[in-house]
Amino acid sequence: MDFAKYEALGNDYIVIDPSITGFVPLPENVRLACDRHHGLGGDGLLYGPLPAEEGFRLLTFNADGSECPQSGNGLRIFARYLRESGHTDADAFTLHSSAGPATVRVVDLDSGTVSAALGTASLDSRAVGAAGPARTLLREPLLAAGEPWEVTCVQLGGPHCVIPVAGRIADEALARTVGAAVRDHAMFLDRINVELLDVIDRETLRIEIFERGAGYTLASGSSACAAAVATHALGLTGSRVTVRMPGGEVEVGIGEDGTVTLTGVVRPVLRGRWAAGIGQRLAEGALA
Ligand SMILES: N[C@@H](CCC[C@H](N)C(=O)O)C(=O)O
Repeated sequence: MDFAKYEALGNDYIVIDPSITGFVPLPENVRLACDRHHGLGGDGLLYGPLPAEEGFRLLTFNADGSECPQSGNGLRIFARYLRESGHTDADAFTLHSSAGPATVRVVDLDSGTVSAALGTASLDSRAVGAAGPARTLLREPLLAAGEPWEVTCVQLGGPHCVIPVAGRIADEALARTVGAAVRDHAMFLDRINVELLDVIDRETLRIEIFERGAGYTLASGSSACAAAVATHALGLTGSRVTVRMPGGEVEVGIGEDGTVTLTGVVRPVLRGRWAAGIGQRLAEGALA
């Protein structure tokens, strides 16, 4: 086997396991693997397990080849892969990503329900990577795509910009237009993931997502968590919410210690081998 592919509500990831296959995780190789016409296709790529003092370590990449600190869906997908590939038989263990350690729990392998504790969130502009004076990014005015918005920004495994769109239809077209403008906005020094938000009630949110590094996606775990943190900070929701996304829904809980936990289903799609040519290309390239 050269690769495995999994999806979480349509947010799909390629899993490359260096213990069984050659692959040099260069940006151009990640882009080729994730290309939906010339490669396997995916919103991102998970590379691991890598050596760790305890638990397992992985690298997480977006489809454009950029490395991201942490993916909520990626962590849960990788946890299921590790169980199904025999790397572990534990129900709960630690995954180390660039954002730090996260405890994952295989709640029910048959249904594919896996949870991940993503750590604590910050609304501090310095944590989010927003230009300007240090401040809490709650209802921050932002002009993008020719319109004024009030955004709430969250750092949770990566930067997120949550935009309530009450009174408008938050659909794919709006997500692609506003998402691209906000993702690349000059205020955000390392780009940003964008969530258009509908608050259904105190226990239910709906979001449309435009990810940095992947564009429009059907689901995003960290985006769902960021939206839940933002609405909790705005006093619109409690500490447990259901987040509906085009690909399906997840549960998000915010603990008394601020730990944000994501729970939902992840599913295997396929395991396969690269054709000789592309396989050789992906295994080449000297890491800098
Ligand atoms: N889809 C992921 C988010 C991936 C990372 C994001 N694109 C970033 O660059 O921060 C998720 O499920 O969290």
